[in-house]
This record gives sequence, structure tokens and C-alpha cells, in this order.
Amino acid sequence: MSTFLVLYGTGEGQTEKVATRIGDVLIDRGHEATTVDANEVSPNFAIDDFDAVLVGASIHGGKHQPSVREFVTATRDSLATKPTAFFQVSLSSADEGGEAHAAGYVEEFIEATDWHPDRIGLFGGALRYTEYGFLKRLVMKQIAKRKVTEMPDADSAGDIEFTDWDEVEAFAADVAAFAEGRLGITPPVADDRAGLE
Ligand SMILES: Cc1cc2nc3c(=O)[nH]c(=O)nc-3n(C[C@H](O)[C@H](O)[C@H](O)COP(=O)(O)O)c2cc1C
Repeated sequence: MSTFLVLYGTGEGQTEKVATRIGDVLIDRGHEATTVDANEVSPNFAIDDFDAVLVGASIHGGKHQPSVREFVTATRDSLATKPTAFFQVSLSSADEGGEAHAAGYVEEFIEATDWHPDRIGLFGGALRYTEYGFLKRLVMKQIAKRKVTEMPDADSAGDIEFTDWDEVEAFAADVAAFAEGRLGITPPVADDRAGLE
């Protein structure tokens, strides 16, 4: 068993939802996963308590959450000694033709923080109209109309989710396998299965 930190920044909760799903995959695999909002990190938070770290952020107005950027900059030296991954949630990743934008945000983040994660995941986000004020709702509806080619159905509240959960789970499993390899451990669940055979 290894200990994973999943630290995230979120505006309307979609990145938190993605971080939680990643944590669930790691736990199902037999690891320990701690999911933390970057805004709620205490000053004595010890990143060295964790064997591996995943950091996630969403994009608002072309930028990631400053709290995530600050965390990564402050812990960069420690991150460099562990298996790490970065995941990003944005509307660009939901849009056919938006890949270059999504990749550009990551590139800018890596350049600014000088952190080089081992794995990167890019996920489509959500339009949480129920969380927006009047003006933001209007602007986001217009942006979505212009930018998004294929619009999934809205839920009963009117929100629209683009996140591909199979992709999120595959990413989490890939990061776990990579970390297990680097840490030189056998996946705990696979161990149990071997014992049963
Ligand atoms: C005010 C606002 C600005 C946004 N700006 C961008 C943007 O510049 N590029 C982009 O790809 N997505 C943008 N998005 C889409 C968000 O990244 C998407 O809604 C995501 O699900 C937000 O995740 P969160 O709830 O974890 O913050 C924006 C969303 C909002 C509400």
C-alpha cells in the first residue's frame, strides 16, 4: 500500500468531483488516498507524508487557481523526488479543436512553476449554470454556444457535464501503475487476488 495525495483547486466543484473519483480509484486499488482542497492546506501540511502526489486545477479566464500554483511552487523540490501527476479540467478539453488551448494552459503552468509531472491528464469540465450569477450565466451560455461543437444533455437542474469518467478512471489507474513501478511495490489489490488464486 502507498499513500497518495490528491490536491486540487476548484471554482464550481467539477475538479473536486474529478479529484474524488481519482481518489476512489486509488482506494479501490488498495492504496490510501487523501483528497485536499488547495485553499484549505494548513501551513504545517507535510507533503513528505505522501509517497506520490497528484495535483489538479481548473481553468477560469485562461488561468489555474492561484492556490494550486502557489502550492506547487512552494513544494516543487519535494515533488521532484516523488511520482507525480497533473490533471486539468477545462471547457477547452470538451471542445473539438480546443486541444491546443488546453495543452497551452498546461505548458504555461509548467513553465511558471518549473514542475515537471510524470503524467498529465486533460479532462472536459462542466457548465454549472446553477452556480453562476446572472451575468456569468449569460456569458458562459454565449461562450458555450460559440465554442462547444457537441453539447451533452443538461441534467434536471440545467447543468451540463462534459467530463468523460472512463478517461478519468483510466488516468488514475495509469498514474497508480506508474507510481507502483517507481516505488517498487506490487499493487495491494493484485496481491490479494494472487493470494486467492
Ligand atoms: C468564469 C469562467 C471562466 C472560464 N474560463 C475558461 C477558459 O478560459 N478556458 C477554458 O477552457 N475553460 C474555461 N472555463 C470552463 C471551466 O474550466 C469549466 O467550467 C470547469 O468545469 C470548471 O471546473 P471547476 O468547477 O472545478 O472550477 C471557465 C468557466 C467559468 C465559469
